[in-house]
Amino acid sequence: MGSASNPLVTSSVVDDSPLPSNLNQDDLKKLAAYKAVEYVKSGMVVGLGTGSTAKHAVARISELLRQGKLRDIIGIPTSTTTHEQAVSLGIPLSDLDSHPVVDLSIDGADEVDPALNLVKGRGGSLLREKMVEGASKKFVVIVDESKLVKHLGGSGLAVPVEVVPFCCDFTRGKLEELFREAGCKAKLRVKSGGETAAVTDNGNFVVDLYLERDMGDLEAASEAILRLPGVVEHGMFLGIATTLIVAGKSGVTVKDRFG
Ligand SMILES: O=C[C@H](O)[C@H](O)[C@H](O)COP(=O)(O)O
Repeated sequence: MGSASNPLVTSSVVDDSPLPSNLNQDDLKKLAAYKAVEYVKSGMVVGLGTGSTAKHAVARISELLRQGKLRDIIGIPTSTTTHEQAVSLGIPLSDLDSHPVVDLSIDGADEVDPALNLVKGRGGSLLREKMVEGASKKFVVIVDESKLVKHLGGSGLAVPVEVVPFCCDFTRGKLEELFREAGCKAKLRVKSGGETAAVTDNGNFVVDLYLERDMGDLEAASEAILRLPGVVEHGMFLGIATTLIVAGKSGVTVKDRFG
């Protein structure tokens, strides 16, 4: 069955029996994560995502390893936080230098559009995530239904851009200028409760782009951002996700992207 919104995406309802109404958002995240871990097979190199959804997948992989239902998994963490979680759970780890091809990655997202383009990085881990997930043969995105948007930036929350600390206000201004027609406000991310800049795992800062309107051609927007000196990477993941698992009150849905 083809998706009404995008011919490259097929949709299949895995389990459309209504879920208990008392499930909260974290329960839905866990459902999506557990479904994704069914794709993990013994012997795989697995990209381990970051965030409140991905952490359920990491925990589930460790549980299956302990039970002997999975063997010989090598995890590639996408952040220091996930590295610490995986170490604490005893998952063997490596990196892209030693394992440049990843069989499967599982990660959450902040926004997902109908073509399975994503916004990621509201937790600050976009660069390592894009490196690991871009090197993956299969990238399964796991979300609860609140993350689905008609167009990227459409949730009204930020599209993050990782920038070098040097003259970050200059880069912030250039980013705002780039998307002026989309009503962009670019803000340097600060630590919660503080006034100092939030620092990524790579020692960089993050500029959050808040857009009032659709930014238009995503590939063109991506290229324009990456052309700015001072920008390291942005949180739009275009054409990288191969599979989307969405958990909602009405069930769990899997979508695959072809092409
Ligand atoms: O930097 C953070 C990552 O991109 C997360 O995967 C993303 O923010 C989604 O996180 P959560 O599952 O906590 O909503």
